[in-house]
Amino acid sequence: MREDILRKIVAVKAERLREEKSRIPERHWRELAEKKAGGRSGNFSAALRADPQGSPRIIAEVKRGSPSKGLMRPDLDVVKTVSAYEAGGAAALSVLTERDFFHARDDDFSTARSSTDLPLLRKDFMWDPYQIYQSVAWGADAVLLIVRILSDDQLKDLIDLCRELGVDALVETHDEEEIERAVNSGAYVVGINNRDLKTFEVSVETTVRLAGLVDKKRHLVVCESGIKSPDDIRRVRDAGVHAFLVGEYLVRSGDPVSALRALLVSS
Ligand SMILES: O=P(O)(O)OC[C@@H](O)[C@@H](O)c1c[nH]c2ccccc12
Repeated sequence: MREDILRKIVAVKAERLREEKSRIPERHWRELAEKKAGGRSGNFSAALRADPQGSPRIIAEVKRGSPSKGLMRPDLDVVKTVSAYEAGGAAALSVLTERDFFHARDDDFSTARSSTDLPLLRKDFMWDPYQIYQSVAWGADAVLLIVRILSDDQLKDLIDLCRELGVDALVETHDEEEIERAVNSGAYVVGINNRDLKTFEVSVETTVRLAGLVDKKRHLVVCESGIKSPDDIRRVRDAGVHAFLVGEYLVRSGDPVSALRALLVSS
């Protein structure tokens, strides 16, 4: 049995969080978040709602590396990447903020925020309201909530908090049971991660298989991970998903503007 990387990431993150909390109290972020609350309300989900005849909606990810691939782009320039994604036609952006396994730098999110007005997803491992307040204070339009690392009560409380603060939650699932838990906890935007965070195996068939379980009139569905070609998009589009989250393929391509455009004309 391979080691459960997710558990390891959460343990390291918990230590980081303890340290952060001792430096900056939750009150600091809460007050900032409450001032901003609602300012960017619904931007992210609105950007994912395509007209049925339109091109696919793509959330382009700023990703320096990952636990499975290591540091992919030590030279990644956030300002240039964001502007390429914008020029290529991304509907929204995702910025990884996890440092120890995904190699994010402390200022990646703020750099991205000051370089674009596109909706921004903060992509991290989150379970504590502290992290949600902080994300809103940073100017996030959406936060990632990974069902696998949350109890039902945590999930529900975090989704409610997001709603109160006017920030979208992308609620990430990987199997049937997690989809049910996401929907029952009040998720509106449901992500289906093609990558099994336990084993790193990736297959877009995961989305094809699971998207049918979500009522697309009541929820938005995002296909996440492992998209490497226009064919992948075509294959999954037929399953009725609203948007695609793409990282590695774009950051590794020498020309993210063209790579993104190629995905957008794929349907
Ligand atoms: O680089 P990819 O295979 O295109 O995947 C992007 C994104 O889906 C992936 O980074 C991701 C999906 N869910 C996550 C949760 C935590 C960290 C990262 C992720």
